[in-house]
Amino acid sequence: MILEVKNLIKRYGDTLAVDNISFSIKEGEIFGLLGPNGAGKTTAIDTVIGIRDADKGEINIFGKDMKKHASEIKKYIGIVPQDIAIYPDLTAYENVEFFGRLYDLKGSLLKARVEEVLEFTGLLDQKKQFVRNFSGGMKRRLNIACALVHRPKLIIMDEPTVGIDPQSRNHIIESVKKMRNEGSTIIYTSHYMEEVEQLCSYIAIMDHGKIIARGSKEELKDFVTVEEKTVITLDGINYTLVDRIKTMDNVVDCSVEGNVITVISKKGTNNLNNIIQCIIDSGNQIVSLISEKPDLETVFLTLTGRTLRDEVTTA
Ligand SMILES: Nc1ncnc2c1ncn2[C@@H]1O[C@H](COP(=O)(O)OP(=O)(O)OP(=O)(O)O)[C@@H](O)[C@H]1O
Repeated sequence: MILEVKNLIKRYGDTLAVDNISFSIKEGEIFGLLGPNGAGKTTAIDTVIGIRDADKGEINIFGKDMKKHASEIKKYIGIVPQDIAIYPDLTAYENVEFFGRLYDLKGSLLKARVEEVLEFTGLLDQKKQFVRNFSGGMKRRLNIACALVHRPKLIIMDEPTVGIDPQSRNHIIESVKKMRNEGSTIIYTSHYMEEVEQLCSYIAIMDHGKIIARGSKEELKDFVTVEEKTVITLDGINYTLVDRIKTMDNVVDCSVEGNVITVISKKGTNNLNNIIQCIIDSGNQIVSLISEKPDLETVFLTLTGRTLRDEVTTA
């Protein structure tokens, strides 16, 4: 294991931000910490890497006790903080160079590494530009470059795509995929379930300071009891058809709005063919059909009765 956390607790006054969590991360794993705003993800990460002191718990990184060997362990960790930590009055190159020097890189090795990470984050052409003129997305990418310059063994990315343009977001997602394919070990926190679903090999879902579920995305989807949602637009609604669908085997719910029927089927039943056959038999024409499998959003909803997104928009 690259990292092992046992019974971690962190309070801010009366707020129990991290409530007795345990988790471990294997080498080469992209470990996703998914949860709504305020779930405790940043506090968990900050406590693990020693930015904040834990109230209780054991943290071992690279097989060593973090409390006793913090400065040695930190040399091999790359942190991409949620709040961008770069210098606006330096150029992109100078920023990365600065962080490289903090890790004792010098001379031609430093120069090569700076160029390498600027290239990796798509900023090599802008290396001489002052960061104050950068877009939010470019600043986030530079933040990543600074965290990677010393080739860390463990990379921690805290909400690296918050508040940026789609192009930079895609760039970051593709960079993480590239790192994954090269065997990097990454902790990736996010409240965007699509990102976590796409990138992470193992996922822990946090809510109110606790890890409420964990596993691969396939394992997490086992929590969901409803499998398929099929949304069908017809040329006209025939209520006999609706009644027929409602009484079909494995149909959990069937609702109608205008000419659109939404059918929810039980998990693992692959009901799509039966639904289509029922519509054809009734003489209706299908105008369009969308069939969705459950995602991590559905898992969160099943576990908490709330959506990740609602939490985000009301935060
Ligand atoms: N410095 C602080 N002082 C007091 N309370 C804090 C502090 N930082 C966070 N909290 C509280 O601790 C809880 C967990 O917050 P945290 O930022 O760790 O969550 P998060 O999942 O990372 O959310 P976000 O994505 O919004 O950062 C929240 O209730 C938050 O209000």
